[in-house]
Parts: sequence; structure tokens; C-alpha cells
Amino acid sequence: MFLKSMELMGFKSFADRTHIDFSPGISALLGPNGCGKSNIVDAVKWVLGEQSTKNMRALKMEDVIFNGTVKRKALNVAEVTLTISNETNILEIDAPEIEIKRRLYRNGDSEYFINNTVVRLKELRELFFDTGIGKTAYSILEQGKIDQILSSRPEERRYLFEEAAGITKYKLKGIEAAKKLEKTRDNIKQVQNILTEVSKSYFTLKEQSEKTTEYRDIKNKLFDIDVNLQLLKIEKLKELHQRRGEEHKQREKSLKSIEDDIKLLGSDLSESHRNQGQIKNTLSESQKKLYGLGVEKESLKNRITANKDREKEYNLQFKSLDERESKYNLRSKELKSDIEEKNRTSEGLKSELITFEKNLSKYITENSRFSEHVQGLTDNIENNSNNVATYEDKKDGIIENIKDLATKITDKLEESLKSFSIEKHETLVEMFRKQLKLSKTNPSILFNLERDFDELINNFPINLLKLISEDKNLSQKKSYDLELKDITIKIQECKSVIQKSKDEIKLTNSKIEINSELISKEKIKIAESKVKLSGIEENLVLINKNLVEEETLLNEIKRERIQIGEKIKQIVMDRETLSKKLEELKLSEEKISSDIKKMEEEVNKLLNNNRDKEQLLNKKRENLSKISLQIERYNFETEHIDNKVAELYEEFKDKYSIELTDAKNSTEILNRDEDTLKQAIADLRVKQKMIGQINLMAPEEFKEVSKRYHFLKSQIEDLKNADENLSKITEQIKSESTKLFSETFFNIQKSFSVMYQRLFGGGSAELQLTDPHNVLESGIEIYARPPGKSLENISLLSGGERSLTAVALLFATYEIKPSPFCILDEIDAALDERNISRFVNTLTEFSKESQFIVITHNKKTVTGSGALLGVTMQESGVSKLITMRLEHEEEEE
Ligand SMILES: Nc1ncnc2c1ncn2[C@@H]1O[C@H](COP(=O)(O)OP(=O)(O)OP(=O)(O)O)[C@@H](O)[C@H]1O
Repeated sequence: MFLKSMELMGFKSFADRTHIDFSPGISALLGPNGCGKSNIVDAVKWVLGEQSTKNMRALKMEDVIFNGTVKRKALNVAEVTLTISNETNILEIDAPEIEIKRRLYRNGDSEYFINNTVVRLKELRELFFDTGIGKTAYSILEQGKIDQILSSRPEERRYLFEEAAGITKYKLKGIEAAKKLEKTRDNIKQVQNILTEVSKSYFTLKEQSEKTTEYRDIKNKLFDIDVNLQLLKIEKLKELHQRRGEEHKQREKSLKSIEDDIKLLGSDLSESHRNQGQIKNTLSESQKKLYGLGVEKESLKNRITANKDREKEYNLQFKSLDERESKYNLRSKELKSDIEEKNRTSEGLKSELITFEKNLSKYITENSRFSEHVQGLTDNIENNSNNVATYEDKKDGIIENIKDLATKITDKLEESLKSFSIEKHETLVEMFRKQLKLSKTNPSILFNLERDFDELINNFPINLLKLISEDKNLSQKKSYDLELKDITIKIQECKSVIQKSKDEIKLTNSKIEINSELISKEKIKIAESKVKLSGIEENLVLINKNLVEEETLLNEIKRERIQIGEKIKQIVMDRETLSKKLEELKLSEEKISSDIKKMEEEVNKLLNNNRDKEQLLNKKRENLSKISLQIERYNFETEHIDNKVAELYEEFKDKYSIELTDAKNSTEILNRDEDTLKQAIADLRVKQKMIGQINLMAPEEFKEVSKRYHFLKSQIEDLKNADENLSKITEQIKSESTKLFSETFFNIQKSFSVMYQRLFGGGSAELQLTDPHNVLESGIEIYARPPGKSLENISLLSGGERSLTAVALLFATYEIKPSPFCILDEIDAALDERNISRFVNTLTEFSKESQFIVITHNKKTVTGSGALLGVTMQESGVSKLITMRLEHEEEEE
């Protein structure tokens, strides 16, 4: 027994978890149309890895998930678990029982499990290779597939034989090997292409690298020689430096002795110069003195002459002063008499001024009194004016009151008059009424009215009069009338007082005016007298000042006259002293002149002596500057040598980026001759030129390319080996497969002929390879001749014949390579009673080897089964399983 059980959950119509226990031998799966039998077959295919939606009778794979009924909701996951017995180790897993599970979610996620371990689909498929089970095997035969076997192209039937021959695995391996081989060859091509490209660079760079290496060799040699050459140059320069140093020492000695000589000569000369200078100084002092004496002599002479001139001049001044003294004495007398006269005039003016001032003060006092009077009158006017205004206000108030009362009285009278229509008083009353009306706007009319009123009253009846006389307003009005009269009189009185005061003010103002004119006149008089007085006083001051000045001048003249007299005496004395001094000067002049002569002779002698010494000194100095120049040259030259040496070091470093001293340590010392070295450099340069253009990076690039070149070469080698191995494997697979396929085909071929005759009860059939020389590619042709019929094309067979031929092929295959289980879905549908019996008999025979699950509606097939699996749809759209066992004996009974 192979299939032990299956569990479906959410798969197609199996909404609930449904467990199916399979029995060994033949099991019949029964149930009405559409109850879900084929869904069980689908579940087996699906769990074994079916990927075709068409084979699952679905549009998309999610359609296998229970999609709900009127009563139930759709589910989101479908799961099928198949438990397989592996006691005979048909499957290559070391376990007596294997559980395969597939799960699919509505979002498309899908999972495969072998013994609850998640696996890939590929692993699951490989498990069933060459067992007759699986997607392309012959373990499941549905009605539709029968047609497929018979009507498909010969090549398409191969799978049945390949599975039976057990070469599916080989075939896949072969395909894999072929793919690998193709890939390897592709790789070889690609690597070859790369190698071709790399080879080009390899050989180019190889050549370049050799050239560059030679170039570098020359360069290294040139470097070594250059190091030697530069060291030689530096050595020579250093030798020259040393030589010049020795010469320099000699020169410095001579320089020292010349410098000493110059020093000695210099000090001697400067001593003699100092002497000469001293004499010259004394000489020049004497000359200056002599010159000074000359100047002094001349000045004394001039002073004596001037002395005489001044004496003359003073004598003249003395005389003039005498004259001026007598003149000033006369003028002083005149001024004194003028002063006396002016004093007299001044006294007269002063007494006049006192009189004018007295008059003025009198007029001013009077005017101030008048002004006070005017002020009193003005105040009186103001008080009376205020009273008038007060009385006027009061008067207006009384008039207003009278107006009110008049209105009230007239209204009352009018009222009273209405009740009287006395004809004889009609005119009077009418007039009275008019008056009354007017009196409302003008109360003064009311006094007129009084007269008329009295007349009227006299003629009126007594009761009316009484009425009027009793009226309070009338008496009130009379009291107001009296008050009004009184106030009017007071106003008149005040106004007459105001007028009187105004007249008095006018009069007083005219008096003030007259006085003011007098005041002005007095003031003018006073001013005029004051002006005169001040003029005289100023004149007096001036004359007094003149008198003082004249007297001062007179005194001055007297003093000057005495002074000039004394000066004349002094001048005479001075002249005597000057003449004496002039004689002394003449004597000193003679002495200094003889001294100067002596000193001049001495100086000339020293000058000659110094000239000789200076000539010698100049010669020494010339020598010194010559040697100094040589020393300077030496310094310049040695500095130049040092610079040259430094330059050589520097240039070397710039050229080679290494210190010459460092290079010296690692360089062999060559020939010591500079010319030989230079010649060697020239020769190498020629060689270097001959090399031509070089790629400096070539050796490094060549190293890289070479690495790649050898790597690619070894890769091609590896790939070629792999190609060889794969070719061998492919060949091996081919020959193995050919052998297996040929054997299996031959056996099935034999078995098919026998099985056909057995199932058809005669006739004949055979299988033939369409290309026997190419067994692995060849198609398989089926030839069948049912009993009593000529050999016909299988497409012309009836439905039943076609089913039976397919069954014969299936059983023939089972005879050679039985599948562990087999599901047959209504393949007996088209068979008649006789053929069914033969089919069931054969099936029973094979059921010893394989497990059969047969979906059928045929009673005979059912009765040939050892177990029954019933599928129902008690709940609409939801499949359910019922299991029952049948004993053959019972069934036969
Ligand atoms: N995803 C699904 N969800 C629910 N029901 C489904 C689903 N897919 C198919 N079915 C139902 O399964 C039934 C078909 O079942 P199946 O083909 O197995 O019947 P059967 O028993 O083989 O019938 P017959 O004897 O006529 O061949 C249909 O009623 C279909 O509606």
C-alpha cells in the first residue's frame, strides 16, 4: 500500500477538514455528478506539485481555494496533505512514512512541505522522479488523458516510456549537463575574446616593457655616472676653494703690514697737521687782531670826527632853546588872562540856571495837583455811571413787572367789559379796548389809560367798579409806578453829576496844557544855559591843559639847555681820550705785523714736509685698496664656489629627487676622469635616443596584464577541461538512457501486444519507434487492429476502442514498471459490459502490485473494488466523504 491517507481543507468543494483513509488494492470513489470526486483527483495532482491551472480545471491557481456557497463564506487558504507509506523505500528518503503538504493563500503565497519541513517545488518533484508518480507520469489517468495519449504527436508520448524506463532523472541531468556545456562553451568564447584583447596588450606591453627596462638600465647607469661626475665637480670646486684660501692668507698678512704703515704715517701726518693747524690758528688770530686794530683805528678816527660834528650841533641846539624859552614865557601869560575872563562868564550863567530851575519846579507841582483833581472827577463819573447802569437794570425789571400787571389788568378789564353792553358807553368802551390792546405792547400807554379809565369808572355801574377796585394787581401796579418814577429821577440826578464832572475835567486839562508849555520853555532855557556853561568849562579845561603843557615844555627846554651844556663839555673830554687811544693802537699794530710774518714762514715749511708724507701715504693706500679688492674678489669667488657646490647638490636633488650624499652611499665609485665620465654619458645618451619613445609605466602595466593574461589562459584551460568532462557525462547519459529506454520500450512493446489481445479478446496492436536510430529523440507510433478489423489509424477507432487501447498501453507499462498507485478517473465510462469485465479482471490482477483508486459510475467496476469511498454534498456546495468496506464474497453473493 502506497497512499495511506489524504487530508483536504479549504480545497475546492472540500470546505471542511476532510480525512480520507486509502485502502490497498482497488478503491472505488463513488458519488453523484458534481459532488466533488474529481476534486479529490485534483487534490492528489496539486499536492504532488501540479502547476498548470488548466490541469487543475481553474483559470487561476487561487480558484482551488473554497470560494463559498450561499450559506458559507469563502476561505482564504487551501491545504492538502498526502501521507505516503515508504516501507519499501521507493522514495529516496530514509523514513517509513512521508507526509507531503501544499498550502496556498488567496494572496498567492504558496508553501510546500515534506515531513513538515518547508521545501522548494523542485525538491518535491525530484522526490518522485522515475517512480511513475508525478506531474508527467502515468499514475493518474483521467478520461481526457486517454484521448491525449492516442491523439497527441508520437514524440509527445515519449514521457510514458521515459518514466517507465526511469530516465526522467537522466534526461534532466542530461539537459542540465547540456546547458552547462553550452554555458561553458559560451564562457570559453567570451574568455577567448577577452584573451584575444588582453593578448594584444600583453605582447605590446611586453615589447614596451623590455624597451623601458633597457631605458631604465641606461638611466640607472647615467645616474651612477652623473653621481660620479657631480661628486668630481664638487671635489674640484672644493680644491679650488682651498687653494684660494691659502692665497688669501698671504694677502691678509701683506694687508696687515700696509695697514700698520698707513696707521703710523697717518698719525705722524695728523700730528704735523695738528701743529700746522695750531700755527695757522695763531696766525689767523693775529691777522684777525691786526684787522680788528685797523677797524678800531678807523672807528676812533670816525668817532673823533663825529665828536667834533656833535659839538657843533649841540652849540646850535643851545641857541635855539634860548629862543624857545622866551617865546613860551610870553604864551603862558596870555593863557592865564583868558582863564580869568572865562571864569567870570561861567558864574553869570550859573545864577541864571538856578532861576530857570525854580520856575520849572513850580509848574510841575501845579500840574500834578491838576492831574489828581482830574482823577477824582473821573472816579466820580465812573461811580455815577455804575449807578445809572444799576438804576437802568432796576427800571427795566419794574417795567417788565408793570407789563405783566398791565396785561393781567387789561385781560381782566376786557373780560369784565364783555359782560357790559351799555350803549351809551359803547364808543368809550371800544376806545378803551383799543387802548388796552396797545398797552400790552407799550405799558406807558397804561398811564393814559388811567385817565380814560377814571372817566369810565365814573360812568360804570357800582358792582363793576367794586370788582376793579378790589383787584390786587391794580394796587401793585400803582406801587410799581411810584418806584419807577423815583428811579427815573435818580438816573437824571446821576447823569447831571456826570456832566458837571466832565466840564470840570475839560477846564483843568486846559490849565495843565498851559503849564506844560511853560515847563517846556523853561527846560529849553535850562538846556541852553547848561550847554553854554559846559562849553565855557570845557574851554577852561582846554586852556588850563595848554597852560600846563606850555609850562612843562618850558621846564623841559630849560632842563635840555642845561643838559646840552654838559654834553658839550663831555664831548671835548671824550675827544681827548680818543686821540690818546689812537696812538696806542698804532704801536700794537706794528708788533702784530712782525709776528704774522714769522708764523707764515713756519707754516710754509710744514706744508712742504706734509706733502711728501701724504704722497707716501697715498701710495700705501693704493696698495691697500688693491689687496682689499683682491680679498673682495676672493670672498666673491669662494662664495661663488660654495654656491656652485650647493647648486650642484640642489640640481641633483631636483633632477633625481634624492640627496647626492645619499646617492653617493649606494653608488659605485667609477673612473676619476671627468672627460671619460662625460664621454660615457654622451654614449649612453645616444643609446637612450635610439630606444626612442617609451612607455614609462610599461613594466608595471605589463606585470598587471601578464597576470590577467596567464589567469585567462588557465581559465580557458579549466573551461576546456570542464567542456570535456561535460561532453563525456552527456555521452554517458545518452548511452545509458538509450540503453534503458530501448530495453523498456522493447518490453512494453511486447507487453502491449499481449495486453491488447487480452483486453480486446483478439485483434492485434503494436508500438513502433518513428526513428529507431535516434532512440532518445524518436517518437512512438501506436498501431491497433481490433478483432476482425483491418489495421486502422487509431484516430478512426471508436470511443470504447480508444479507451481500451489506452488502458492496454497503461497496463502494458504497469507490467514493466508498475507505479505504486494509480488513479483512474472514469476511464471505464465508454466500455461495454464485456470489455468492463476484462478491464476489471486485469485491474484486479494489477492491484496486487499497485494501489488503484477508481472513480466510476459503473456497477461492475464498483463490485470489483475492495473498498468504497463515497462522496456526497449533503450541504449544497460542500463535499463530504463516507467510507465503507466491501467483501468480495458478499458482493458476489
Ligand atoms: N473552489 C471551489 N469552491 C467550491 N466549490 C468548487 C470549487 N471548485 C469546484 N467546485 C465545485 O466542485 C464541483 C465539481 O466537482 P467534481 O468535478 O469533483 O464533481 P464529480 O463528482 O467529479 O462530478 P462528475 O461525476 O459529474 O464528474 C462543482 O460543483 C464545483 O462547483
